Amino acid sequence: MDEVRASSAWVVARASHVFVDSEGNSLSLSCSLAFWMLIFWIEKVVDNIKDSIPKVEWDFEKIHYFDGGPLTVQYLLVLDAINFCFWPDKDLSYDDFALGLKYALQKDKSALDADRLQKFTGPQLRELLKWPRPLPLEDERIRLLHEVGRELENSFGGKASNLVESCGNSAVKLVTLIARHFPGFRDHSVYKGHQVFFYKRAQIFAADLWGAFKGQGFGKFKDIASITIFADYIVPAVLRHLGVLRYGSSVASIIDADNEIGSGSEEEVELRACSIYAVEKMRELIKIKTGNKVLSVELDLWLWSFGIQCHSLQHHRTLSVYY
Ligand SMILES: Nc1nc2c(c(CN[C@H]3C=C[C@H](O)[C@@H]3O)cn2[C@@H]2O[C@H](COP(=O)(O)O)[C@@H](O)[C@H]2O)c(=O)[nH]1
Repeated sequence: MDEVRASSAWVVARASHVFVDSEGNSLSLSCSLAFWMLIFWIEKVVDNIKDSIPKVEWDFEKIHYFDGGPLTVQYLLVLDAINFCFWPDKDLSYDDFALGLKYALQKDKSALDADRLQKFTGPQLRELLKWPRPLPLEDERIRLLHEVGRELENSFGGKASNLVESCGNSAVKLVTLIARHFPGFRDHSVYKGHQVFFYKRAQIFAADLWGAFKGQGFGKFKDIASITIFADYIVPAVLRHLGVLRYGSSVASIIDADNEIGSGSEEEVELRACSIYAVEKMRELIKIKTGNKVLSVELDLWLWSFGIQCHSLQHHRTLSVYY
């Protein structure tokens, strides 16, 4: 995850569309007014709730499958393999996928077996999710399900739990292994000739395990603090709302008009990289000012849960298989 942090900081230092500080002074290590105001606000919250930021429960929505065993691991890997780009259908959200896969498993424990994953078709996935029309990027979702099924079968005896067990309780190793085995999880971009890493779905899988299993068993990671936030389309909008991120006029007008931002464009990479950088800074400042060690995973869930409940927030729209 060092690569995610370092390459995000590299982008922030060269950004011209999205800024982490209120003056748009690119990478200013002395934090801006907006940033300190945010920290002040966080500190106020922290004071109010006995030295910790609001803890948002994993699965606060009560939508995920959980049985305490290996099938939950399979469920989360499959869910995170297709955890991207819901916005093109205004009625569709992440919840539909989490619930649809959960009901499928409750009905048939073998619904997400590796051999079944490899045979999925678009109409079957729709049927499983009880979704009445084609899904956004449906062909890509099917291709990625096939890829997960095939590689699980070839390298992990068909079981996502074997993959997790081979990581020696290291989230970093898990993300590395996932990126190595499943090309669909290799979430990166090239920005001004420089490779930038995000690994959003691979990291969220580690975080989901940690959250679902409450840091025990399949969710026990000695290095969960290494994970960054998951650069999606909700968290940047929340950071903008809080005043942590400021958008230049061209990005602001594209987003405010609900127009698309191209995948891999400078604007898109800056939105994601600045979000990661900003939250890492928040973590550092919380630690310096309060002594509290907050995980990016915790900050992410807090920001994300705020974002999905705040329907007026406008987020950026990029057709992507990564988030
Ligand atoms: N940063 C971040 N992004 C997240 C999640 C999650 C779900 N995490 C689950 C784990 C525990 C919780 O209880 C959650 O249920 C989804 N997303 C992203 O949001 C977008 C979907 O938005 P909408 O179209 O409104 O459904 C899409 O890019 C999706 O990839 C998260 O946690 N963090």
